[in-house]
Amino acid sequence: MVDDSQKSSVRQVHSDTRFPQRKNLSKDTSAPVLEPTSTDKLISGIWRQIFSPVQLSRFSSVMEPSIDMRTGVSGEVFRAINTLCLKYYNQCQSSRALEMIVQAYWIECYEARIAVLRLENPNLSAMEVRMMGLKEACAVLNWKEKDLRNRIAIWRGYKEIKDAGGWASLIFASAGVYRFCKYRTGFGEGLSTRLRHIRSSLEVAADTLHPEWRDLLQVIGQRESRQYHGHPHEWVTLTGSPAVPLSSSYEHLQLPDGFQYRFIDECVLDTSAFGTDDPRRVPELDPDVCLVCKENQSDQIEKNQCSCFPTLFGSVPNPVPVQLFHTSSGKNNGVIARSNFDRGTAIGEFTGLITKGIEGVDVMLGGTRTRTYQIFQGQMGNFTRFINHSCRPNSQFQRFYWRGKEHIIVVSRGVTAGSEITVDYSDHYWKQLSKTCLCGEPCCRFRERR
Ligand SMILES: C[S@@+](CC[C@H](N)C(=O)[O-])C[C@H]1O[C@@H](n2cnc3c(N)ncnc32)[C@H](O)[C@@H]1O
Repeated sequence: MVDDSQKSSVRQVHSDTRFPQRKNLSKDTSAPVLEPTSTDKLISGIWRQIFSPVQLSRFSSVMEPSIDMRTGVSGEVFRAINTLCLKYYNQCQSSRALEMIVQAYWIECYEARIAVLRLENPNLSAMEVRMMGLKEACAVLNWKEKDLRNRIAIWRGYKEIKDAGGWASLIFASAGVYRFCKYRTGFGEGLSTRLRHIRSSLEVAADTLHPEWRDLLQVIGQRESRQYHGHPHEWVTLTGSPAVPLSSSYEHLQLPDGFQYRFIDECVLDTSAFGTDDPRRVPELDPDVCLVCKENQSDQIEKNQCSCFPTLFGSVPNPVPVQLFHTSSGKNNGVIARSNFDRGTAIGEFTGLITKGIEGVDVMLGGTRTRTYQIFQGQMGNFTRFINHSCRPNSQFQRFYWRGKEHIIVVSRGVTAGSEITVDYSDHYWKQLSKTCLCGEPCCRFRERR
């Protein structure tokens, strides 16, 4: 509960007791939402796969050094890429990525081979040269020319996706990418612009969550080194340009030691303030029973029956599909959702140092009237530290009791992929802040400040 008797200099953020109601599908009478386009589905599939625990198996053998198209594609080199293509055609899911890499690269080799054949056969028409190239390929692939031409149309799609969104966009595209490229309904300027915009953000997520993904490119002899190291949120993503280190986005503050931040998944208890007695523990609560659903709570996944917030409590944790991004509205950094969060679902826990007695800086106030504590995110915490305020927020802070302990979590009120995650910091917080609100909402309460 929030204790208003706290010193007024504390910029405290409040949490709510009411959970946003989850949507009751049968009773939902709200206006119909636009159906996602095939491009939306392709992009959401890429993000879903990147934030999933998918294991990209290490690739042990590398491409024959003889398949190098940089010096022009001779008949021998072209035969080699065709053999490789055959090897990876229709493999199992873990090799799907390899198959698509080889096929997108095949298109590049094919175009380069056509260029060579054109030079060698100046008397042949463009069409005849293409037929010659197709014949060469079919001799190795043992396919009919018509079948190869149909497949080329799909492989061209893979190459277009790769050219705009980078290899990560193709490698993490889910099974739907085949149909997407086969029917080509989503291709056009819109697709490449959208992929170009998220290219570096995809690479931040892929490099930090699947550090070995670039090894797959060895199948076509490319050795790419990882660009983004460390924690996924140590990078601030930008639309259409490379992400920048988090610390560099606070250089304007001219902090003596620069911006230092430790990412933690769980709160850390300040033992100098509380000893080993965690103030979040509520002795009156039964640690085995959920206050909300009355079901059994257990840290042993097979025994747990509480599914109030399964992404946070009582299940295997997965990376949260959010990234830090540079806002264009002057708020510096913010948090962007990379997937939809349905109303009533948890986005993350507000983690930081559990302490007391901090003044003059942002803190989250927790506890009961008789025993309060603060969660301080000044030196450590998680992405919730970067969530901005909006007077019309799409999320809110909530208290939730897990195993007899209070946790402050961020719960969605309905967040769509690609939008900024926002909460209402409360009137009390803004009273202490001599800034103007930049949320841009017509209902903004703190636009004009005295
Ligand atoms: C918890 S931080 C949020 C992350 C912050 N934008 C950053 O880059 O580190 C809170 C601070 O962000 C800024 N902020 C958040 N929401 C804002 C808003 N709607 N308008 C103006 N500034 C905002 C204020 O400076 C506020 O004190």
